[in-house]
Amino acid sequence: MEIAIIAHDGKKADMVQFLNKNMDILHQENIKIIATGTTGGKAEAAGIKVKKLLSGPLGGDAQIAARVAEGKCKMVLFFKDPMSSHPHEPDINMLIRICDVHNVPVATNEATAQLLLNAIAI
Ligand SMILES: O=C(CO)COP(=O)(O)O
Repeated sequence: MEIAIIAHDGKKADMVQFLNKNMDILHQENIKIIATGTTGGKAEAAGIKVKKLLSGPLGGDAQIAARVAEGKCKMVLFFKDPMSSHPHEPDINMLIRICDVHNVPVATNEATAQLLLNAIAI
């Protein structure tokens, strides 16, 4: 199962903490992690094997949306920062819309991300 992780700059530290907390689930054999570029770098530094796509502002969110639309990515964990604005806001909204179009679970905050991961823990 391919899972995308994405975190805005203001939420990257929270994402790293979340990844560390959920290492057992994320290392399950059936799980593959993809990420936007900078988030992926942080995840790698935390010891997670991850396929890094472009950074968000350069099209990473759009790449993840494409994988959702193609049926490849089955879950999106997106730590959005509601307190800052982003030059690629249209891409962010597009990713969430594509998840809704294809009925793919998308968490936009940590509490929901935890519930989603708990649901796939073996
Ligand atoms: O901007 C992002 C999501 O919208 C995240 O991108 P990075 O992981 O490259 O910082």
